[in-house]
Amino acid sequence: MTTILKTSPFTLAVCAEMVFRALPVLDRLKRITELGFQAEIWDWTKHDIKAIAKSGARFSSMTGYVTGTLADEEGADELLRTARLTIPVARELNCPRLNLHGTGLDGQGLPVVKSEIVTGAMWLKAVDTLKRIADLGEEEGVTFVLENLNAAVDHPKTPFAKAADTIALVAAVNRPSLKLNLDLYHAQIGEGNLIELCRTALPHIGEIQVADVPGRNEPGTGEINYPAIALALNEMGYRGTIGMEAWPSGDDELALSRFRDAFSL
Ligand SMILES: O=C(O)C(=O)CO
Repeated sequence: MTTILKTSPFTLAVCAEMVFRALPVLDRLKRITELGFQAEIWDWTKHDIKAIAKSGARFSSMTGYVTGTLADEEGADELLRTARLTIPVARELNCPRLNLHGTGLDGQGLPVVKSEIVTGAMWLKAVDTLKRIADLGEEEGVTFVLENLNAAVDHPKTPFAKAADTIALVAAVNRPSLKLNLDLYHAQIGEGNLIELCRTALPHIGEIQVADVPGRNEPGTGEINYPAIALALNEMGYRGTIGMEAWPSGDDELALSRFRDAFSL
């Protein structure tokens, strides 16, 4: 009998805040690394950075500490301030991407600015703020990635939440130090039509994140046909990172192996 081994053309990463949660973070990172994945971490102030820098884990992105908002002056200053504080930490962890949201999120993941109406002035200010962020990224050699969210389930009343909004903002800035974090879980809830969305977003993608809908569990547990998306991304020539930002539906190792299977060809 011939066994055909499937491999992934993508770099696979796993959010270390959502898997192996019974373990201390250093043990989680060890297991994620042993299984061959890179890791995403959230707010770095909650971690012992010196210890995790020595853990042997390879990091894909960091999310959560860079807060502030895009569309007003005070929020933009806060965004730049928190980004500047995060850059040395990213360097220590050799982490290439810092995640941003279209509006700041508070500790509960809810938007700091709640607005269902995004005015023309807000768009212009957001582009201006993102240009300042792109300047900083260029000076410091890091890439900022702007993530789409969904305003229907997880982040109500979030301005610039849709993937279409984040694509428009990143395209308007048009700099290599500002890319998209295209989150397909959020996009499925907000917009759907995922393969076409990947095609439109392709020139701007810095990273893709995945989970299934409903439930935000691992690929293969819901309505999204991730193997079809993996094939389409491969055909489009995407070779970047796919990060699983999902809660395991049961056993953690099984969740990671389902994720790897979905993105292996
Ligand atoms: O807050 C969320 O829902 C995220 O996807 C963060 O990356």
